[in-house]
Amino acid sequence: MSLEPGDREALHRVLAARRDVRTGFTTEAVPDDALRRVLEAAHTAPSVGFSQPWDFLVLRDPDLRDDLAALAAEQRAAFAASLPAARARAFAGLKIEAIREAPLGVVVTCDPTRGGRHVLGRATQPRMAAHSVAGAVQNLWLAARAEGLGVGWVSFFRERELAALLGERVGLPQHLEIVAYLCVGHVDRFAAEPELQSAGWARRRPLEWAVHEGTWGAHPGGDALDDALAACAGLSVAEGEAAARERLDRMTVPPGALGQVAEVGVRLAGLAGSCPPPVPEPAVVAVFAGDHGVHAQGVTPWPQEVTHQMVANFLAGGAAVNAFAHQVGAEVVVVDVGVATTIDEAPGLLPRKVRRGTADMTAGPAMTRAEARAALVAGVEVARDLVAAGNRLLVTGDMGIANTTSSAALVSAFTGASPEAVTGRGTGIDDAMLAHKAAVVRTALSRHGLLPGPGPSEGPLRSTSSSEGPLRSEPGVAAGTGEGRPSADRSSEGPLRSEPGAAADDPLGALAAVGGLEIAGIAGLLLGGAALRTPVVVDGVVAGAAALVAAALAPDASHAWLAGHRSVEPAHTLALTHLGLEPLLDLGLRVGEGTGALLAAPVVAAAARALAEVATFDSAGVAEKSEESRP
Ligand SMILES: O=C(O)c1ccc[n+]([C@@H]2O[C@H](COP(=O)([O-])O)[C@@H](O)[C@H]2O)c1
Ligand SMILES: Cc1cc2nc[nH]c2cc1C
Repeated sequence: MSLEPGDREALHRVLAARRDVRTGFTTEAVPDDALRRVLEAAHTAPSVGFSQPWDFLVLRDPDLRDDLAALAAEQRAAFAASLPAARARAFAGLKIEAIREAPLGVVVTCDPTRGGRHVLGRATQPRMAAHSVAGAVQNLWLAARAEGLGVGWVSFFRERELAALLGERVGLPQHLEIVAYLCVGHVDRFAAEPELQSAGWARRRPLEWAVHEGTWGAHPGGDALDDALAACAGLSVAEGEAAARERLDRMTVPPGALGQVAEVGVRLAGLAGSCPPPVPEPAVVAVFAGDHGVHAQGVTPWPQEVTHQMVANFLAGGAAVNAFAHQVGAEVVVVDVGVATTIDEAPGLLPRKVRRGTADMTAGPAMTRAEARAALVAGVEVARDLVAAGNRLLVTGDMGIANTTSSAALVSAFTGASPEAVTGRGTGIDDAMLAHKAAVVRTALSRHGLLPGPGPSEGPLRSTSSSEGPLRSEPGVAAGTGEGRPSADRSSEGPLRSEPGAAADDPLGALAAVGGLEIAGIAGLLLGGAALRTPVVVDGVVAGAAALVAAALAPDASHAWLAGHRSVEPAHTLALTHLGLEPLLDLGLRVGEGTGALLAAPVVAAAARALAEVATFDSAGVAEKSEESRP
């Protein structure tokens, strides 16, 4: 069969016009010949070993469809109950099935036993049978679109519950798997874009994110970090900020009375590129977790296993971060970038382990440059995925026993503050351990040529301008293999440099030398959020250290960041000052996990809402301050 000129364009038109339809079904009957063509299209799908494991059960009986809709409603309610507040509000407005409205239901089943033992390909990959049926569903969907018929695939069923009901009512054999329940019928219109996109529930990911050229993570135009850094360079916020300031001047509040909330609004409008900015909901806190080799130096009273145990607590919903997220209506995800032990899969866990904990930074670099980069990439990718999933506010969180030591070292290296000034009590340590911890920070910084001093050293500067450039990815070095060039190589190139902020010209080197995997992940999240013009609320000292790294890599990215709170760790204040970020809250917190930043999320949302909802003097008919009294 030869194809005609124009077939390619026609095919692509149908592909682009296909929609998952949940609304707008009409009562018009589906003609038999059209239904036959649609099912024929499904039946021509490719299948494993040519086993054609599908069957199509066409359901028209309204009573049966009523009962099916009731089953789906139960699942809808269960899902709604599982959602954080902002998501639940959005979900309440979504139509998720049209079982009653569409004139036809088509149940597409898979017979995993069809053809006996020797079905080619299925013997090794049993799931191929169901995958083949999914291909048939797609054919059906496209052919239906070409007929002007809408199709909605309903998955709000527990499969065995649906199978039992259909077994009882219409004799569905119980050895079959149910791959799809499809609502089929004429519709009054096909939406221009996916309904979930117009509803703001989720966004389409760019193709470039999904295509890997030769090596995993190598996308056309670079990896996720290259892409984020390019997007952050010259991030322009002037237009939106100016619009917000202009609006603030006219809002019915005394001039300046909104204080820092106004500044948050300006920042949100700057990022959005217009005023009012969208209300930054839903929010998600990404808790990056990693272990620290410097734990061996006795810098914290807690055993390292607490990192793993607290991750389990986050996933079970029992930690402070969960309570605060619940209160503010945010989702919690945990990103394992570097926990020393294996974490069992669980809903909400993003397994992105780069290595099992860092090495002791007093003995050598905490990790290789390649590993630090891999953790940054993981953070950027987490930001991308969370934004594509519909989140409009990212919140940083961290978990890692001993990570206040690593954070202190980074803050010293980036700000030039002394080890003694940056070292704090972390989870709560006595004076003796505090003095020891500062000495450990000093030793580590000194070892890596990052110790700030009174001024530039007399000797030749440490070479940082190697030909590979500070951020070049290292082809052939797979993430997590630990084969990258240790940053410590560089400190042996010449006398240690001891000027303030010695890390600034090689942020990746400093991150690798004295940082942490979760700190790198958070830095990636900060860059990824900025690249997508999505605000990120920065938590405590660990996030502050990550922000210093990220700002050194891409200074303009900081337009996207809001400091949620001021932690009691002294390094946090030093980091915020260096970054020019003003904390929204100051509650004496030193938990980490994202707790302080979460508490600030409602302030951030309120700032956007104020710009949208507070009337202007002219619109509300409120008299402005008299001219004479103006300064
Ligand atoms: O966020 C902060 O400012 C903060 C301040 C003190 C402690 N923490 C948390 O405590 C852990 C590290 O403390 P430490 O004493 O073991 O270095 C780690 O899991 C952090 O999330 C966090
Ligand atoms: C020790 C400890 C450290 C933490 N870091 C963040 N949350 C934490 C909770 C506990 C209990």
